[in-house]
Amino acid sequence: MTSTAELLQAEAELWCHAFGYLKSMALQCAIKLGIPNAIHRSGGTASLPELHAALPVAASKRSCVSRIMTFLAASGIFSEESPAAAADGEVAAGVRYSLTPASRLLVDDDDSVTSGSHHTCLSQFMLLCCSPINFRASQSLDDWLRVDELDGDNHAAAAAAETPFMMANGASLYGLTSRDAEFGARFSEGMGSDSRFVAEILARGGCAPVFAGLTSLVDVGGGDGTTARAIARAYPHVRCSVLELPEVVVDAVPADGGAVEFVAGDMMEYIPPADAVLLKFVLHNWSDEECVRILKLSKEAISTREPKGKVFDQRWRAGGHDVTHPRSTRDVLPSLARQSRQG
Ligand SMILES: C[S@@+](CC[C@H](N)C(=O)[O-])C[C@H]1O[C@@H](n2cnc3c(N)ncnc32)[C@H](O)[C@@H]1O
Repeated sequence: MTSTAELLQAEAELWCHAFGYLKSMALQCAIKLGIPNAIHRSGGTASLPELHAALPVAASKRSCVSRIMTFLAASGIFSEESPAAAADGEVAAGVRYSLTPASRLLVDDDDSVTSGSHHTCLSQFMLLCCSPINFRASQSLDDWLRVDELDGDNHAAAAAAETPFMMANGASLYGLTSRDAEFGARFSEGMGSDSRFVAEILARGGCAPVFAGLTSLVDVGGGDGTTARAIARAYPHVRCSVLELPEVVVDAVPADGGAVEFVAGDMMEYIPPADAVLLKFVLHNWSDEECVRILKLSKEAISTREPKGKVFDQRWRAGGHDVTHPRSTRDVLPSLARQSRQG
């Protein structure tokens, strides 16, 4: 018979899963209320009264702030210190909340630039990840699995529900970005902040071996060119171009006198030749067959440049690595970081 301890442990695990979404929601709440900025402005650590004074929280709900802060501290977003021992069930009078390495990435105050502690703020990207369109899509998973696309009578419904995202939101991700200007702007801003962050990491010396020997690179689905521009700046010997959908290229204004070339096209049809192909945040949007097609075209793009041609693929999918032997930038960066620390 299953022991009582095992049953209670199993129940606790279910609770953790059932309420797991609250971590995302608390993070979203912290960003929207501006808690990381408020703590930063208090010198990196803030008391509850300081937070009450700084945050746009109704006076009648101030007592709830400590609960959210305790939850966020338990999740590693902030740290919590209670110098004075608290009576049972009460929050210690002297409790202070500090930024952690994670929440420092959510600060977007300009003065962090002058203080030298500046990093790209990832708040917009995190808000995009936590947005209702993504939650709606994940809540459609079971319904989506029930719709049979081979069912002839149900063809229209199946087409409208090609992915859980389409079923929940009535359009594909890129359909939504072009149909809904406000969402399109939020999407660009969110992706741009992630690209600026990755650009900072790429510009660090430890990444130089990745770009050694390359003379050209095409960033496939490279958005507004933030990553390609950062690579061009940090590694001027690499000529960078961006392959993007025509509607994205129209809006991509070269802010740097054209250090990066934009190519309007469809990555499912053609990828321009280059020494290296960068696929950042691209393959996870597509089916296995489509990924194989993109990787085959990537291989063709670098084929004239062998043996130095490289495909950098930032993705989390399993399998598919047999086509071009791509290496994930997420794999490459930590190993480079290790190398640079060691020597
Ligand atoms: C998730 S975003 C990633 C953007 C950028 N690589 C980044 O990491 O910020 C995927 C990009 O692929 C582009 N895209 C989608 N379909 C495409 C296609 N068929 N050909 C070229 N680009 C495409 C989108 O416009 C979008 O900018």
